[in-house]
Amino acid sequence: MSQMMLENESLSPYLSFSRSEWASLYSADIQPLTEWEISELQGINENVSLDEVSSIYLPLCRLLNLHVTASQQLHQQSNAFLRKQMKKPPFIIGIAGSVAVGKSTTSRIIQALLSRWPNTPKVELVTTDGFLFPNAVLEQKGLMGRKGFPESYDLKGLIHFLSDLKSGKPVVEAPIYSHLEYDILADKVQTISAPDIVIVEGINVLQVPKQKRNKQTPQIFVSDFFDFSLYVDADEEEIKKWYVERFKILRNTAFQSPISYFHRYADLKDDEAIQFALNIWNTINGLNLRENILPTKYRAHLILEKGKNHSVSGIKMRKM
Ligand SMILES: Nc1ncnc2c1ncn2[C@@H]1O[C@H](COP(=O)(O)OP(=O)(O)O)[C@@H](O)[C@H]1O
Ligand SMILES: CC(C)(COP(=O)(O)O)[C@@H](O)C(=O)NCCC(=O)O
Repeated sequence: MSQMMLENESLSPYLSFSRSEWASLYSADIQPLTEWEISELQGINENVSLDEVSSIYLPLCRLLNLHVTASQQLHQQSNAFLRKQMKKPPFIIGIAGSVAVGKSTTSRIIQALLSRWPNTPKVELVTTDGFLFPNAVLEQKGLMGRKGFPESYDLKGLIHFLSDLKSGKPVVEAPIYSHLEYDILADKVQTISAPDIVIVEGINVLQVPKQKRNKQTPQIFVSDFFDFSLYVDADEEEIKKWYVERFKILRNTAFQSPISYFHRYADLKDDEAIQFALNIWNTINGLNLRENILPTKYRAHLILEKGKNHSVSGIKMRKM
């Protein structure tokens, strides 16, 4: 490593790892995947290679496990000092990034891997889609074309939910969003009881609301509840391709269902589907990425930098 690189790194708040440097952290103290785990991970997404899991996600989860273990030990020591028997609230991990960058796939891999450590068997996953306002409310507010933008979320509801979790409330409920119906499910909720870890995934998890003029009220941000946060990053041109690809897959699968909001687009020809998806990207998701999501990248503790085919090319970690 040159002197110049060393100096640059010492000035940056982040440590940078190339893919191979990160993969070399995978060592004997991380148990190898069992056959059962391999089949479970392939069930999450058949396109995720096992090399990607061992080189990137296993070392990442080992690092997360070190943080969880340290926070559990600190909790025990604080209890002893305060002469209290408080139950440890869950360790909360926030995962941010653009629509279609792979947040939900990343979260599900991390969920599966983290639950293999004996001190964190119960790992729950919540997506902030559940806190979008229902379509009826969005229509009333004229926000149907702004789904995913900050104003389309019930931020108070999300903060309330996180606050309940961190207060150690034993059972907490979150609303559920259906991508198929493109709406909040009116009669279903996700129930979470006594988790060790909760992963909160969504495009908005590192956002801070714009300060209202002349208002000095103290504000609580979603990220205040996170013990660790990740940002999944890639070039917009790549993400746009992944969005269009996913749209084409959904046209052949989910959109075929009569209950799908997009059922009317199930018979689009390839070039029509591409144009349609590109139009949604350009008018909604791409705009939202540039205006509201990308600016939150450097609030994360760790940035996963993806190159082609979702392969992680580098990692940045905030010095702690
Ligand atoms: N690590 C990965 N390897 C291969 N394909 C992936 C990976 N992560 C995501 N994908 C694919 O990229 C698309 C977007 O991923 P998804 O997790 O749904 O994104 P998000 O939750 O950010 O919208 C999906 O088609 C998914 O199958
Ligand atoms: C519900 C979402 C805002 C959230 O995205 P996600 O967290 O699933 O990446 C997004 O999937 C969405 O619906 N965007 C609006 C435009 C569109 O139909 O893609």
